[in-house]
Amino acid sequence: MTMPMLEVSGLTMRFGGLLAVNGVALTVQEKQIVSMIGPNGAGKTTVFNCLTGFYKPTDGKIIFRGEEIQGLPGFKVARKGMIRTFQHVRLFKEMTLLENLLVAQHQHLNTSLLAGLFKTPNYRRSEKQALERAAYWLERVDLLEFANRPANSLAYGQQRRLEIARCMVTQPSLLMLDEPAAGLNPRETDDLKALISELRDAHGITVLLIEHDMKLVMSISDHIVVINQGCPLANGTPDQVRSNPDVIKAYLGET
Ligand SMILES: Nc1ncnc2c1ncn2[C@@H]1O[C@H](COP(=O)(O)OP(=O)(O)OP(=O)(O)O)[C@@H](O)[C@H]1O
Repeated sequence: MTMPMLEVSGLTMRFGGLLAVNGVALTVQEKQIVSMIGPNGAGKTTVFNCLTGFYKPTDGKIIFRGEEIQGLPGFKVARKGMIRTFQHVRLFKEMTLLENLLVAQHQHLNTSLLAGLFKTPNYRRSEKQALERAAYWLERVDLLEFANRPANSLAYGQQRRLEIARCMVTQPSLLMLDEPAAGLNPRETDDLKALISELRDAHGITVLLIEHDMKLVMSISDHIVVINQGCPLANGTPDQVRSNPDVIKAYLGET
C-alpha cells in the first residue's frame, strides 16, 4: 500500500484541566473521503485545529505526506497543501467573489515583492494564472455569474460553495471541511455531496470531513473515525461504524 496522505497518532490537546482530545489516531489514504464524527463537544474541531496548525497539540504525531508537521504554524501547514474550511462561514464579505479567490491565492503565488513592484513577466503570468484558476473554480461551484458581486450578497448555501472554491484555488492535496452541510437544505446538501465526490473523482483531492448529517456521512465516506469525549471510539467503513454497538450507544443512539 502507498504511503498515507495523513497519519495521526496519539493526538492530545489539553486546555488547562480539560482534556479535549485524548490519544486520537487517524489515517487518510490518498483520494479517500474520510469523515470524523462524534457527539457535540467530542473534540472534532479541536482535532482539525491541531492538524492545521491553529493549535499546538499537547502531544502526538501528525505526518502529512511523509513529513512530521505537528506544531507548525497554520500558514506553513497550508502551504504544504492541507487546507480547511471553518464551522462558520469565514469570507471577506465586502469583497467580490473573484477578489475572495484572488486573495486566497496570494500567499501561494510564486513571486517576490520586487517582482510585484516591477510587474515582471513572471509576476504577470502568475496573476493571469490566478485569475484563470479563480474563474475555473467559480464555474465548478456554479457561481461564475456572480463573480463581481460582493460575497455577502450570496445565499448561505452559495457562500458555503464559495468557501470550497476558495480552498480549491490554492490547489490543496488534502481538503478539510468542518460541517459543510450545516444550515443547508436537502437540495443544497445533495449538491454538496456531488461537489465533494467530483473533487475526489475528477480532481484527485483527498477529503477529511467533520459532519453531523449522518445520511451524507454514510453515503459519501470511504472510512469513518468516531470520537467521543476526546477519545477514539471506533473506526471503519460506514457499514462497520453503523453497526458498532459502542457507536450506536454513544452517538447514533442519541438522535
Ligand atoms: N480554545 C479552547 N479553550 C478551551 N476549551 C476549548 C477550546 N476549544 C475547544 N474547547 C473545548 O474542547 C471540547 C471539544 O470541543 P470541540 O469544539 O473540538 O468539539 P466538537 O466535537 O467539534 O463539537 P461540535 O460538534 O459541537 O462542533 C469542548 O469541551 C470545548 O468546550
